[in-house]
Amino acid sequence: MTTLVCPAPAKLNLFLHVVGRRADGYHLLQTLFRMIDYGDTLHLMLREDGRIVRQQPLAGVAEENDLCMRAAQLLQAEIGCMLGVGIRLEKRLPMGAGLGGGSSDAASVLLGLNRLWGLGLSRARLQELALKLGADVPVFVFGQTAFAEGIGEALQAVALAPAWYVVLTPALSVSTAAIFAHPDLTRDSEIIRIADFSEASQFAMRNDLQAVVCRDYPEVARHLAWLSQHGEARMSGSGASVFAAFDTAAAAQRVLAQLPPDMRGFVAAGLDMHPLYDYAGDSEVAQSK
Ligand SMILES: C[C@@](CO)(OP(=O)(O)O)[C@H](O)COP(=O)(O)OP(=O)(O)OC[C@H]1O[C@@H](n2ccc(N)nc2=O)[C@H](O)[C@@H]1O
Ligand SMILES: Nc1ncnc2c1ncn2[C@@H]1O[C@H](COP(=O)(O)OP(=O)(O)O)[C@@H](O)[C@H]1O
Repeated sequence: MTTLVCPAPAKLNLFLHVVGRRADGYHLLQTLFRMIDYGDTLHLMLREDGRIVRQQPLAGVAEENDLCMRAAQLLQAEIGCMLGVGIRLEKRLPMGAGLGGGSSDAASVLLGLNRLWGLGLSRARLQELALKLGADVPVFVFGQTAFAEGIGEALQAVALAPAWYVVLTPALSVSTAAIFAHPDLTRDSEIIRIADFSEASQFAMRNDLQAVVCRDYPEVARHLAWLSQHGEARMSGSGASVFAAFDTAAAAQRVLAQLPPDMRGFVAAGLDMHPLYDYAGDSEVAQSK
């Protein structure tokens, strides 16, 4: 049996500014995405019968809402592919944590099936399909550290120095939709240029969703306060996770070692490239030239 083992890395939003709102209610963002070497793992088993099968339930997520299933079904319908897949998900990322777990799972299914089903779809085409699954899905197909605009789909690659992150994951789930709908949310941050942060210095990094999440979820504020004693701590996405960056793995591990027993977290390195980057068609074209 042909099986592909596909990592699905988490992401951090190193900053996140809300700069406007579209007519359909979606918010216009400016955010810096960085993947980290910590995440879920998918096992994709080729099926000749055309069926898409979930190998195990996912707590609290009905099959029709499971982003892995939706990604496989979308791809199969778009391509008219006669092959199927059995999907087993090793879930390591907490859900509703602002780490993009579901989005990354969906992107890894698109990338993995592009390879397993021999589709040869380009990265651009896969990113279009990804956006139908969620605002956060395209960046994982893009596969590099990215400055994102629009609702998260207009992506520009950015080179960052190596960094290790202490990520704390409060034991609660934050609804992204509820935070974006919050009446007190700041929605008119000044629009910045990529040079403002790539040239560094004065640019103040912040997450515009952080204040309302901290107000509604004191546990997030408590985790931020603890991590702020050790570094510049910020929330990722719509929370609940918070993180701080360090120059070495050892420095990050020293902080994690001091974590109070009622908090949980991990250390992860920033990734420059998605582990499945080569599964999108354009990189194969590039290599064959
Ligand atoms: C906030 C971010 C930052 O990276 O991450 P998470 O906290 O989810 O990880 C993302 O923008 C989340 O992306 P994603 O989780 O894919 O969102 P979607 O499923 O597309 O949308 C969920 C809901 O959030 C709202 N939403 C989402 C994205 C956006 N730019 N504006 C919005 O207003 C919409 O109400 C939408 O119905
Ligand atoms: N494979 C999946 N993994 C995680 N969440 C999923 C998945 N499929 C659907 N979901 C739904 O998406 C929601 C958001 O999940 P997730 O991506 O983990 O959080 P966030 O958007 O905060 O980063 C979950 O609460 C869950 O209902």
